[in-house]
Amino acid sequence: MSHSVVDLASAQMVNSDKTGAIRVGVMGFGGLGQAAARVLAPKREMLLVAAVDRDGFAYSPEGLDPDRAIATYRDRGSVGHLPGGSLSPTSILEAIEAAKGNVDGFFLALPNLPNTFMAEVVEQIIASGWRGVLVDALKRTSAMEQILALGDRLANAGITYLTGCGATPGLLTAAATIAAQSYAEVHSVKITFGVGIANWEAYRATIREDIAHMPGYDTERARLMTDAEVEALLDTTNGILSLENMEHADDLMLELAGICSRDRVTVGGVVDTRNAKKPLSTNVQVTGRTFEGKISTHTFTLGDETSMAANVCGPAFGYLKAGVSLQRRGQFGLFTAAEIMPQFVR
Ligand SMILES: NC(=O)c1ccc[n+]([C@@H]2O[C@H](COP(=O)([O-])OP(=O)(O)OC[C@H]3O[C@@H](n4cnc5c(N)ncnc54)[C@H](O)[C@@H]3O)[C@@H](O)[C@H]2O)c1
Repeated sequence: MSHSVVDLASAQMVNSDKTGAIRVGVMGFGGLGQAAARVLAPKREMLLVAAVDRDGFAYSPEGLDPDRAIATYRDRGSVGHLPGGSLSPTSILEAIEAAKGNVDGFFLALPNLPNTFMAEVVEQIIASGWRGVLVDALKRTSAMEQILALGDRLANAGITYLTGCGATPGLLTAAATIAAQSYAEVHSVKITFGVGIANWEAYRATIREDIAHMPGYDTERARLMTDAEVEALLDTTNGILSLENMEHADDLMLELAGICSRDRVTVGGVVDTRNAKKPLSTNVQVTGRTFEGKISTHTFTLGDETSMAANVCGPAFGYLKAGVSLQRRGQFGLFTAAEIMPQFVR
């Protein structure tokens, strides 16, 4: 039996000592980036050493204090004001330079507005010469297609990239992949999500990107909306966004994994921007035919108490850990969350 480098490293760790931990950075320090800092705080196997926002970045080899980073971002507008931080209009590029040899992997928690933004950032990272693991929580099929087109360049750059590693796509796509194993043929995958957040400003990009799926809207229109316009729109719906037939990369990921053609995958949901309680239980239903000719449906339902942040950041770091295992075995290039099993981060 072989042990991965990560397992050996963690076996040498003592409780609460993060020596040998995977050194992680978060790009984007909004709703998800801040939640990521809190998720990582009690982990022994991962240490948050870098955070990047629009106006600056912070790097600390000893690890960033989540409370201090969040308070600094809230009160002063950027983590660049932290000790070891730096303010810059090209924060991503500067953070990547500082990360060379110092950061093993980044969670990309950036807004994908415009719809080409993430792919442009990834191209910049490839050009920088940094090597390591990248994990995204991209949602749109057309956005993921741009990342897939970078696969060879990522491989040549020595980057291990895992795409679609949030909740959906991500956790639910992976669950659908496992559920499909009971069937000889998969007929449909139906993802329905419920999200409850107390106020939309905590997740500005998420909410703008959701609005972009509404009739009459697209990513460009949503990107250009002022906060007051978002607020006015939410006033007309009592804070609720009901979304159907969304362009979601779960379809592409399940097609690439050979599970079913993308037209058999549907994604929709309800987002309540004024109540932390989920308006409905997030679930994925996978219907298929068994080898005995029976038609059946497997359903995987998330607990209502789990927040969007828990269901995005948990998988993102589980996939980042899996990415580090791949990277240390010399496996570079692009993988989706439907083809790699996430590894639980202790
Ligand atoms: N797959 C999933 O299940 C899932 C679920 C929720 C959100 N998401 C995605 O996560 C992403 C982040 O969402 P959020 O609501 O946390 O965002 P947010 O608006 O709360 O935060 C965005 C952060 O990115 C930073 N940023 C913006 N432009 C930047 C730039 N040019 N350079 C550096 N930093 C920059 C901002 O300063 C901010 O800190 C969105 O794209 C959203 O769609 C995915």
